[in-house]
Amino acid sequence: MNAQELTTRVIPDLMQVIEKADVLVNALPYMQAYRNKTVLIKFGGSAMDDPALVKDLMRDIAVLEAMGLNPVVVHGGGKAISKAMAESGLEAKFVNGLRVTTKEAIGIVERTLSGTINPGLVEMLRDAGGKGVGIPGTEVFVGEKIREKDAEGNPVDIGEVGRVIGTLLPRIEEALNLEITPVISPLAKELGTHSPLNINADLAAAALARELRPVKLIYISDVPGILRDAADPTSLIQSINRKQALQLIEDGVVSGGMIPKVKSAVDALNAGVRKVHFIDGRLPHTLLLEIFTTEGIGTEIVREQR
Ligand SMILES: Nc1ncnc2c1ncn2[C@@H]1O[C@H](COP(=O)(O)OP(=O)(O)O)[C@@H](O)[C@H]1O
Ligand SMILES: CC(=O)N[C@@H](CCC(=O)OP(=O)(O)O)C(=O)O
Repeated sequence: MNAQELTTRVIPDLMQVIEKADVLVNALPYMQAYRNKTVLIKFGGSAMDDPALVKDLMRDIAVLEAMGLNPVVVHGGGKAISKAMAESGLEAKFVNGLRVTTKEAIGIVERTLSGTINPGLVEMLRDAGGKGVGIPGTEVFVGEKIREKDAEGNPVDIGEVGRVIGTLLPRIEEALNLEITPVISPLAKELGTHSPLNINADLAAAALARELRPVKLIYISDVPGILRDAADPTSLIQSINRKQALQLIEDGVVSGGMIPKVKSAVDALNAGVRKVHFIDGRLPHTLLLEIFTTEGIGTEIVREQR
């Protein structure tokens, strides 16, 4: 009896077990390439609807840790903020994709992001056997207020909303040295006043990418990737370069919440990050498929195309 017959006749389930081992072997080149490397993950609020999927995603981050990668998470929570505001009788308003954040609203924003979502994600990571530490963005990012203009070019006051002008790395570096995954909320401390500012999470992730220079910056959202037609999930764009990505904004193909992501991606690539990916948080094991398979999934934006 040869080995094949032995496995199929004597121990029929063994073939399936062997296939599982193959999966690990196929992942070997990626484990070797990414060992001790930083992977920056931006986890969008739009992908946080299903608690079971969020839990799975945090478990996959625990897998990355166990394989020797250094994940860093910046999370969003736009949907949860809008809900919390509505519960307090406040209407959610956006100007150019940024939430108008009054003095009354910034408290809700901070409580939702740093007080609820952030510790919730850290707890799920720890429950999965991972090691996570929550770091409020106010301890990482220094910001200044953004002055926005309306469609006619008139200045509009969007309140306590900022852009990142400085990044403090010590708490993140300390966590990474201890092989603990930093989980960071998108807020900043305003230069001078030290008041909290609301930062779009895509922009916060890009600001951190400029400093950390991860091997990959991965945006997890609720779409398969960048689509040629936002209403058609089969129109996925697999790979584009920086110029093509910006052209998609010019052409109106990329709109709404995808605009800050694509702009941030290009910023991060300009700063030296090699690849930025857009993947679907609704897909089980989305992160592992992206990092450990040759095909990857979703859309990648690269500096130059091969
Ligand atoms: N070309 C495009 N491809 C994919 N999604 C797009 C595109 N243009 C606009 N979008 C929108 O961008 C949204 C993702 O942005 P957003 O809702 O801000 O997510 P997140 O909470 O993950 O930051 C998608 O749900 C989709 O409606
Ligand atoms: C200024 C601004 O718009 N801040 C965002 C911060 C959260 C965020 O960006 O969450 P997502 O990644 O889920 O969109 C907001 O208040 O919604």
